[in-house]
Amino acid sequence: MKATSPLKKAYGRFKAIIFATVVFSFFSNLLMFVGPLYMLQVYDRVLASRNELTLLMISGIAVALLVTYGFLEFIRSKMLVRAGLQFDDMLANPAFNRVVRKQLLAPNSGAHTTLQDVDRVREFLTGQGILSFFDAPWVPLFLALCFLFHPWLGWVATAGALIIFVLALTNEFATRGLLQEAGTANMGAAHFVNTTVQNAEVIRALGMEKPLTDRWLKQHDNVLDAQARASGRAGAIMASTKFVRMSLQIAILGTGAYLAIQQQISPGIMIAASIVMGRALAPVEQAVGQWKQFVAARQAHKRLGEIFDNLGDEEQRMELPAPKGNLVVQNLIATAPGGKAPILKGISFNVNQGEVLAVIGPSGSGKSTLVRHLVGAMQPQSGAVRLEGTELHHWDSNQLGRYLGYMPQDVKLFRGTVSENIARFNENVADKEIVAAATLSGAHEMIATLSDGYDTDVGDGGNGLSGGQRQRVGLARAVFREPSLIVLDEPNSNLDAHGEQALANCIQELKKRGKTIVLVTHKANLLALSDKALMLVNGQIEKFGPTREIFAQQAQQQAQAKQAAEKKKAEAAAAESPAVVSMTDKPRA
Ligand SMILES: Nc1ncnc2c1ncn2[C@@H]1O[C@H](COP(=O)(O)OP(=O)(O)OP(=O)(O)O)[C@@H](O)[C@H]1O
Repeated sequence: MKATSPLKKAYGRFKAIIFATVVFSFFSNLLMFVGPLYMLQVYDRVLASRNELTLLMISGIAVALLVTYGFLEFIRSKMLVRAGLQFDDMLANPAFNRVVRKQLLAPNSGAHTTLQDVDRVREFLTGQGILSFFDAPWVPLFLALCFLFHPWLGWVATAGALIIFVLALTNEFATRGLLQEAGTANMGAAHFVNTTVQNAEVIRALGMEKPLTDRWLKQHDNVLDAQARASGRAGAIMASTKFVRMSLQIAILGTGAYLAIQQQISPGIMIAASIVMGRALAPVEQAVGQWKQFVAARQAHKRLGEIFDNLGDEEQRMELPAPKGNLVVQNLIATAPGGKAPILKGISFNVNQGEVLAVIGPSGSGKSTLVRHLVGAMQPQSGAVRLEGTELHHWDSNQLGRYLGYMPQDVKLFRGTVSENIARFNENVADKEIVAAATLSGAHEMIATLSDGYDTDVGDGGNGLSGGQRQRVGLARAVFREPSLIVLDEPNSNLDAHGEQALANCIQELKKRGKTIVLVTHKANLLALSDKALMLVNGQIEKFGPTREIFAQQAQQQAQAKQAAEKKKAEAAAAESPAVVSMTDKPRA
């Protein structure tokens, strides 16, 4: 049986509150009759009899009922606010989880907008928009009252409600497509800006502002164009609605006055009918006014439905015993997210606990793709990556994270302090654990030189630190609580000699402590620390085995190749020399 998605559960919880709100709406709508009824009594009873006591009494009753009305309205909106908080509470966690997973599966799809979609739906469900929809079912009641006053008044009010409703529908059909187009274009443009400004340095240094602005403006113009067309149509319809609304007031008062002249109704009924019709039209008008928000919320709801349907809840996994660090990769085939051509084409190897594996190979051969699979950041298209015999995606991802250390090629830190980053933002971490990780990675002294030491704010993405400093904090984060498997992708690319030495010491120390290490590197001093080496070429294993053997083999092959080249050169020279001799020996004519 398919599990109910968190979105459906959240809507389900909302249903009970909606039901309660509908009940409240019933009473508060009933109390809306107070105004017209009071008016009726004043006109027809008090003014006719000139009885001040009656006026006082009915005024007292009206005020009491209006206080009740205000109270009910207050409770109704409070309930919706509470429902909104609950809705958010139920969805915030799962939505964040979907953002991370969608980002891994489709990095360019603007996954972060999912959280905005949750806000959009919540705001609609708990705002004025939904209230006007709750009030809509009471429209017939107000119309019925108009009919009770006089059938003609009933017909005028009904015709008015219908015209306004038809205008709302026209608005919907005229603007739906355009608003959708504008919404999609807006998301694309916002995503473009977000990703582009992150490279502000390059934009300024390479003078790319103009071409990039032009590109953004094109997308922005599409948004404005669609919005302007939608607003143009909606504006015309809104203007018609206002005209109809005012004309209806005249129509109902005019009809009432005529009926009063004919003595079919009292002047009190004429005024009361005008108020009642106003009440009947209000929710319809409000719904028209809320249409844009409704459409936006509906689109957000659709997108949320898709993401929650496509990415179900992650299965609750059993807590497994801590892995020792034995890694097995079996026939791993991998493609880029959304891509078809394989980047890794059937990779198999194993690394045992306490071993250091060096991954080498030319640029673009698939080294980073391989190590991303080793830490579960990418899922194999086929084949398996097993830690302690269990496939990575069978581990609970939070549990697995505790046993993995990973340092990507381009280290990004998270906004927070150095110590928070090292502690992976876990709370209740003892200071000594953070210092231990920094000491193990050799970053402790470097951190002490920062303006606020461990409390230094690293800035967005760690931009407040230099590339080398970022890399060293990244290494401390990777070795925090000494995971069983540590994967380092070009860990020395930004390091100075001191940093490189610290890295080499760290690797040696981790190895001593029985940790498994996979590192992508070409540096001879790090290669010398490895037990095994794996050479990737074009997504396939060219060589795999003990590092010494691989390099001995390589040295032998290079020596053979050199010998062969020298031999070829000598042969070529020998072949050329008789010709030279024969030319020089050629007798002059
Ligand atoms: N997200 C992606 N979308 C499409 N192709 C990708 C993606 N990531 C990697 N590739 C492709 O996969 C291949 C391997 O990339 P990868 O980054 O794994 O190589 P690498 O060996 O680590 O290179 P380098 O040494 O330059 O870091 C490259 O051809 C690259 O273009």
